[in-house]
Amino acid sequence: AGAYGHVDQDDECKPAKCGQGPEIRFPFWLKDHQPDRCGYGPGFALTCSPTTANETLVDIPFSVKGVVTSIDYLFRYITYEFSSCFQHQNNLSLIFNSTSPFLSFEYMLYDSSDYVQGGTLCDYYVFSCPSSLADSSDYVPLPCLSRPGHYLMDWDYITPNLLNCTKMYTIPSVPCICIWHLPDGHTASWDEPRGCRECEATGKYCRLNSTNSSKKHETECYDIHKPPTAKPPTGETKSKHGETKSPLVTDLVPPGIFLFAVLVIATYFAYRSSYLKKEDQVKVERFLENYRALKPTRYTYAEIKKITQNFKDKLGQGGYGTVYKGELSIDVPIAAKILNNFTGNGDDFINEVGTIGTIHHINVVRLVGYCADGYKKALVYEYLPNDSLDKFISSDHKKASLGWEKLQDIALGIAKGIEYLHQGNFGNVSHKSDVYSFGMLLLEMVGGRKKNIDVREENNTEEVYFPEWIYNRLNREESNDNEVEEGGDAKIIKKLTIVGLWCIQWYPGDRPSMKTVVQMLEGDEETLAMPPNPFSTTNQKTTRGKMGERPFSSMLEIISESD
Ligand SMILES: Nc1ncnc2c1ncn2[C@@H]1O[C@H](COP(=O)(O)OP(=O)(O)OP(=O)(O)O)[C@@H](O)[C@H]1O
Repeated sequence: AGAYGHVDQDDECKPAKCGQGPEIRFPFWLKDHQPDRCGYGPGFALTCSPTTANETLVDIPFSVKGVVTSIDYLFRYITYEFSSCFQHQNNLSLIFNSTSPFLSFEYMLYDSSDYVQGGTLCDYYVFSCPSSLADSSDYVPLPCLSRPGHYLMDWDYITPNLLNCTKMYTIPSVPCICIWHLPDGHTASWDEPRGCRECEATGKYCRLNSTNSSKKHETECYDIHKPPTAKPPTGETKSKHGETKSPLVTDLVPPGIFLFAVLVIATYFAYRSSYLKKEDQVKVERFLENYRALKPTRYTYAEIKKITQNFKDKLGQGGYGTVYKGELSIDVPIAAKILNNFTGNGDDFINEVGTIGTIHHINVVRLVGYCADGYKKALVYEYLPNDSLDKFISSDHKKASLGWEKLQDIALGIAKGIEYLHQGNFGNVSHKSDVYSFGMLLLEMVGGRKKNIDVREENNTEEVYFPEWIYNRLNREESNDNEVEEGGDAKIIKKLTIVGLWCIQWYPGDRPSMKTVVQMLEGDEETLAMPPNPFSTTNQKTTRGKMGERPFSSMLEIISESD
């Protein structure tokens, strides 16, 4: 009672609070005010501060108390601050011994999932560092735990700067997500016991199954408005002789019993309709949760680890970082790009979050979130399931499986996406370099990843630069590729090649705008003029003179030199 709210028999595990603190519900429980079946064992026990009952406290071994600042039931982590210092400063490994409540969460995680196969054990290191490092966001000092200059690091915090530090201790094989240190407190995560997610998804609560002592770690769903043992009426009653009677046979039933039966039936239908309403509500809540997840959200690094299941599923490697698959919730898969620590000064990150984060375009991947947690940065994108175009371009077999019509559609989609970005002038967009890159992409689509082509048999030259070779070939009005089929495909290939060659013109001013590129790709290949030699730095004026200021069909716009 008091600060914790009324607790009666049926509502014994009802969510509780200490003052304005975070909601306390399964797997956490309020020790001294709730039976232990309300939580998932002693490791999850919380208490309200004894004097004011305003603070939510968690027991940390060897510390006096941790003050809980938040509990995130969706991403399943708890953050807390220390109210006083650890007592055993010289034996750090004791933090991780088996009596730790947080480690007991993690044992559960390890029992019930395959994370352990994913190799999620980390070594933690404690370093003594020069005090000049103290201000660096790269290092997370251990509050209360260390003497000045002692830092706790996990394996991926090790940076060249640490060469100035002396290693004090190694705490081996700690589950990576077991304890996570953030500048503003400590975070521990847990994995829910099996079955609890389903309870919450249907608007119910979760608790330990107290009726089966052999399965004491099993959970059950319950509804605080309805004791789990109550059964809906069947619509029929039995007389003491055993024959079945309809409740409508009122003349044979005493009026009190009839009234009671009517009440039970009415209650049942009222309950059923409120239950169905609740289910609808849960559906709406889930939709809103997913919808919220589709707006760029800031995540902590611990959340990114959780979302990607500790970086279990690598999708690929790019110039700026490594990309992992993850899930925001059951229905929302994402791709998280963990940015390299040492590339860039932050401008690219700001540009990406500030621009792509506000963009909704069918041809531009959506940014659903980002992480800037100290120097750890990540970008969270919607997951694109159809594999990278790169893989299709580099394999003739895969390319053939797509077909040239599809490749043309893809090229047009990309061009429209870039054109959209150019028109809105989102952030720092380098128009002419983008056009050049797009042109190279088109030529790669035509010729595969090969930059050079072996043309020994043709003219005794060992290798020539592919774009140059294809330009010369096109210029001689030859067919552009031996493997190319006649007909529609040949036309598409010729179109992609001509547009590509226009885009890679030596002088940026000679390159078309993306708007023009889109028009060219949408138009007929026969209306396209042959581009000047992209590799000549001397033909700029002559070409322009020869072709006038309209390099393409008369329908297309003029590109000004200053563009
Ligand atoms: N949203 C996504 N959905 C699915 N897979 C993705 C997604 N984003 C990236 N990937 C995968 O990760 C790989 C690396 O992507 P990333 O964007 O980092 O590199 P990139 O395309 O080479 O470009 P850059 O490093 O220049 O930005 C891609 O090739 C792709 O396989």
